[in-house]
Amino acid sequence: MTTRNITRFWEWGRKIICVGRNYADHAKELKNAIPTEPILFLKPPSAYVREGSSILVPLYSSNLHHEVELGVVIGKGGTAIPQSAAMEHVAGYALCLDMTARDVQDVCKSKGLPWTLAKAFNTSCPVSDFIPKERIPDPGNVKLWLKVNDQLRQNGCTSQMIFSIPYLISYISEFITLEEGDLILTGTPKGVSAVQEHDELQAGIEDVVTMTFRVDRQEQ
Ligand SMILES: CC(=O)CC(=O)C(=O)O
Ligand SMILES: [Mg+2]
Repeated sequence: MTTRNITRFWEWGRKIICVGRNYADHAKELKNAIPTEPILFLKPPSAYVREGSSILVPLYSSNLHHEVELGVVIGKGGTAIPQSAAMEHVAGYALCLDMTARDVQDVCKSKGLPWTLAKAFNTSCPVSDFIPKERIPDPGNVKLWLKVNDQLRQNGCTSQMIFSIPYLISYISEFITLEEGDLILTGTPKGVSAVQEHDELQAGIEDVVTMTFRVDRQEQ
């Protein structure tokens, strides 16, 4: 596959690897410790949702949160990629939401169970159009924002990330081989909050992309 047809990466059925607590201000707002190494979890490709379709609140959750994040789209696979070569493996970026059933996550955390049902349900990964690498020359200094019904809730910058994109690519690829079309969600800044059925979420990367999603409840 070439980078010419990577633009619809969400159709490839590749892995979505998510980084948790990569912003100290978000770790603090949820009263979590600041990590000393990346915290990883996965979403399946069935989590993808594109503009024009709704984010669905799972039937088992009454506290669905938004988390706006910069996504990194892998263009060249690899294992144990050194940090110095990491950016050569990037095809581009996407604006992403890591939708999280916070009530379910809290229960999982208290019982020491995996976060799968909190993080990996259908429509838990809304994504923007593919953003070619050239449009974001410095991914370590990108402003992200999110509004719910026109009210600003999240406003952060990737310069606040604890672990940089090259570090994350190198770290992840030590354990999980990266493949062309994989997506890495790099964590969320502070300001996460609950969304309700009929809410409208707007998010953006300053000067690069915006996207809009409506929230609906999953049908019984
Ligand atoms: C506490 C979390 O849900 C971690 C996470 O996903 C993040 O972006 O931080
Ligand atoms: Mg997240």
